[in-house]
Amino acid sequence: MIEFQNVIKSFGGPAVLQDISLTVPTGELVILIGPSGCGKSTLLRLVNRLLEPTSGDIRVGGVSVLEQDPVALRRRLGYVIQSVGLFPHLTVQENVELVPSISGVGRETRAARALELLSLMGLEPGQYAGRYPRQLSGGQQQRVGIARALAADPEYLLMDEPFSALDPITRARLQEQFLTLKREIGKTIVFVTHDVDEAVRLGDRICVLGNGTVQQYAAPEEILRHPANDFVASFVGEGRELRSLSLRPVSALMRPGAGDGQALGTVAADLPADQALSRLLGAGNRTLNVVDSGGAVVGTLSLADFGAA
Ligand SMILES: Nc1ncnc2c1ncn2[C@@H]1O[C@H](COP(=O)(O)OP(=O)(O)OP(=O)(O)O)[C@@H](O)[C@H]1O
Repeated sequence: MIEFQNVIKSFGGPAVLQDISLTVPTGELVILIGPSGCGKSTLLRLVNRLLEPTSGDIRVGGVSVLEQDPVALRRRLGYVIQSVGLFPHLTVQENVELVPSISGVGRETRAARALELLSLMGLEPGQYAGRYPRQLSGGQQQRVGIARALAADPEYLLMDEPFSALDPITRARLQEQFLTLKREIGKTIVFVTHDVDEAVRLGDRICVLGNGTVQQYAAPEEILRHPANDFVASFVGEGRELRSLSLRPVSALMRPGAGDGQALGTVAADLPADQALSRLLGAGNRTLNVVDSGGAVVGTLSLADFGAA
């Protein structure tokens, strides 16, 4: 668990962060999002003591970071940033093994772990382990950066816009891999982004920061469906109804009951509702029969059902 308690941070002028209190529960991925310059990265850097708060406290695992040795603290906190910072003269595998080798992990153990992490990140070790960073694409370098952070087996991960330099397709693929990985490793993660879609896709909870304070801290669906104020509503933007549908299964909107003999086709009950909507749009006043995982029809879905969403 990471707790921010009445955190104020000023760089000399007006406070960038004003009285931030926030708890990141163990095992969850919390997104920090907000307009450029609102203090997201600052908040993250207060956790690993790259910055110190002007007042207030940050507690990691119940202990104030200010009472912890910064080096020992940083060993518990993996840190992934946008510019990956791989060492150019070390191979991919050597980069991933770097921290474990400094902390005295045996050669075989750390090599096995490095190769496992590379596979997990979708980088076939036989092909990539011996390459140098300059022989990788930007997206591959990012993945090595994440593998390197995980190799040290930190209890927590701090991620500052780790995917933002990537093209949309690579980015979506990495997000998918990261979600799978997250389920497997179960770490506590604080993740900075300014991309609402990324926040909704990855976050267990989203903290919207603005004007130095927490504007809303809630699950993605809650933020999209019930923005706490105008600031949050305008920040999550016009696409929020659609984004909200991407978080809801067809079964949440369907009309339960028998199927329609004239139906346009069938749709799985657990499919995200926005995908069903795209099939219904342009199909006139038609319906889809909703089927469960065994293929049995459990209801129907038409455009009218979205009106009530
Ligand atoms: N070391 C520093 N010295 C002085 N001012 C700083 C320092 N670091 C950050 N700031 C200022 O604090 C504010 C918040 O910066 P921060 O990088 O945390 O914002 P951010 O929300 O992460 O922005 P972005 O989305 O653009 O990366 C900015 O106005 C920035 O100029």
